[in-house]
Amino acid sequence: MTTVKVVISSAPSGPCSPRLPSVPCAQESFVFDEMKGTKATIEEYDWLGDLSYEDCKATADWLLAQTDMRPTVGIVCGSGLGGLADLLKDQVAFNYKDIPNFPQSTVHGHAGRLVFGTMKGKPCVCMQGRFHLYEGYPIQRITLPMRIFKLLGVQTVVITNAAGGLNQDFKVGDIMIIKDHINLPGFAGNNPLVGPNDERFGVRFPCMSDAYDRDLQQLAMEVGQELGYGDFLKEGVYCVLGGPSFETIAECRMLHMLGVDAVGMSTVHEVIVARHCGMRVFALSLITNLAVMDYDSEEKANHEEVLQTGKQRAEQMERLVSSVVNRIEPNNNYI
Ligand SMILES: O=P(O)(O)O[C@@H]1C[C@H](O)[C@@H](CO)O1
Ligand code: HPA
Repeated sequence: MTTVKVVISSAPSGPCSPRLPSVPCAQESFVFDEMKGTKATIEEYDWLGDLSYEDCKATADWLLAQTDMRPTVGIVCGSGLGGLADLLKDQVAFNYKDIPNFPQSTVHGHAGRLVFGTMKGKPCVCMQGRFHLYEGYPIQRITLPMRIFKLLGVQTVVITNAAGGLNQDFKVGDIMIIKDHINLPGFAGNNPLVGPNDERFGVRFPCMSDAYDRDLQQLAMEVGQELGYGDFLKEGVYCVLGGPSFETIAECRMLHMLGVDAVGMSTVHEVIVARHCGMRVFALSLITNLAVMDYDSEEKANHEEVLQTGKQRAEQMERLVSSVVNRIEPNNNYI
């Protein structure tokens, strides 16, 4: 386990490090490992956001030593959707601050607990709170939990988020099954797999045309119809932006022209890392607000509305997720 503190020299100017986005520009940035008492230049710094395969394994082994639960499904709760974790029976929960190598949740609506338990009899592990680029962590660190999931034995990841609707047919409260994504930060090289590749996790150039499991999408559609969610269950393309500022009107119009149905600040990086290490992915966006596309509109996106919509649709989201989980089979089929 390593604890890393970034120390900046007093000299200003020089280029910002693309790998440590929270660090202001400085000439002689270096990274100090408090546990080892060593220091490295940014160039020498481990591209995994300081975490090697062995570090990830140590975290997974630490967790496995605290519980008999062996999860095959991993769940990520989006903003205001933390109630999903409360569905788990026979819970064993850890605060992120107590888990070696884990970042801390800093966003309202993200509790910061890793909860093990069963959902409809299936062993699950649930992130009650996720990490976002805008919190200032290196992109490799915000996606670390996906690698921990893999090393815990998870085969299928169910990811949820809150998102702004761009599709003109969408309403607040719609649930969108994600069929594809656009990794806009990735266009500028901000991808969680940037850096040396460790083949023990996955290949150098992972395919993303099958990122979202089609069988699970179909299953969710079927389950949604059975639950009577036909009127508000949609499917579409999710685009991630860095946040934390919400989009301008011009940005929303551009994304709409690009074929984006919903915009948010998460999920895509987790999906890339989960697929890299061979887990199946199913993802849902709750449309918590409609993107503002019109200069005459008085609407303003805000986090309170996001959390409020999450509360209003929590029950349906929880029923949809638990019904899908109930029908996931370990052999990558479903019943
Ligand atoms: O964690 P998610 O993607 O659900 O959270 C969204 C994006 C921002 O973190 C926040 C904005 O209200 O909600
Ligand atoms: N934009 C970006 N992220 C979001 C939004 C939005 O409108 N709503 C919830 N998360």
